[in-house]
Amino acid sequence: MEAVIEVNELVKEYMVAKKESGLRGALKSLLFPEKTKVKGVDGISFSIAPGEIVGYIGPNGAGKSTTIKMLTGILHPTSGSIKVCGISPQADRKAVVRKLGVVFGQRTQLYWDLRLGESFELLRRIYQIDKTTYEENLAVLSDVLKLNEFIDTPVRQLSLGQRMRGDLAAAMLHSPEVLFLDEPTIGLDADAKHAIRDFIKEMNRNRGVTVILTTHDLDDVEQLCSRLVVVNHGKVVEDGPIESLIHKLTPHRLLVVELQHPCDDLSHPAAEIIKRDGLKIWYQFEKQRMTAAELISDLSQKLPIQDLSVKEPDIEDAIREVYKTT
Ligand SMILES: Nc1ncnc2c1ncn2[C@@H]1O[C@H](COP(=O)(O)OP(=O)(O)OP(=O)(O)O)[C@@H](O)[C@H]1O
Repeated sequence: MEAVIEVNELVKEYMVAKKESGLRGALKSLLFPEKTKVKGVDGISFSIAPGEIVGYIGPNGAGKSTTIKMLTGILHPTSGSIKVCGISPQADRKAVVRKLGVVFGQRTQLYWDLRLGESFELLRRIYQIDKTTYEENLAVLSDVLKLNEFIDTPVRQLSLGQRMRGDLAAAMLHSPEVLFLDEPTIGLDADAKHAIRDFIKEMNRNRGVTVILTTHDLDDVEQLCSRLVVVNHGKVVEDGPIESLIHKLTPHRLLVVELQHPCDDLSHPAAEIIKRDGLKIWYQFEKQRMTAAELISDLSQKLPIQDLSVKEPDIEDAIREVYKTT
């Protein structure tokens, strides 16, 4: 199947002012500014198939926004190539914009002084969406996102959750094939997050929309994404299905044991005690080396066990590992 998004050896260099320390240095930088190159994105390649929901994640400053800005044609790459639905955003930004819906959680594309419905109407004219498509889409979006409750409210009076629902609808009015979502649930309460995630799933399932999601919210990742592309220092450091990344990145499991009374010798040759809290002990062991059943059997022969539980590594553990090692 042909990729919806194809990124090859993408590089983006920024020129930044070199800062020197001390008063003399500050004065020198002011009078004779020197510039230096910083690579925001440093040779990124990936390919996304139609209908995928991909989490594009990484720590602060990893290069996520820079990538998204190049994919949407806002920024020009220093080198490398991008194809979105077969079109280069650099060569024909207008054509690419018609294929894309973009939502930046921290900003809005709605108009503060207009009512939500008027904002949509204005966007219809700007994007030249034909009236039938617009009306059909608005009816579906209003239904799924429950916009009718606040469609006549001025945008500046909307709650953050309502504003985000409005922004998602705005991004979908022109029936885009691809949706870029940058922190779509940031600052929202649990109910609003739930509504946004349901909407994303629905658009993906029923309309086949391909979604690229940038987020620091690992619940978003877990509930929405089947695949993760992890970036750090401008490079892709992991790319694959979530389950296999967890498996690959977290070779450990945890056994939490609660004792009936204190004991002197808690050790086990193949498990490390990583935490103790009163009668509770956390043993970390390698999945490859032994099973939880073997460890439990060994420990129960020498310790008076009251209770126990096994903790499987989750996406949070996997992400922590990858950020730690790159
Ligand atoms: N306009 C700019 N001028 C100079 N450097 C920039 C500019 N924009 C980004 N950078 C640098 O490029 C790198 C990547 O930044 P980018 O904003 O893409 O990261 P990010 O992964 O989106 O981070 P965050 O999660 O904090 O939004 C950082 O080192 C950043 O300081």
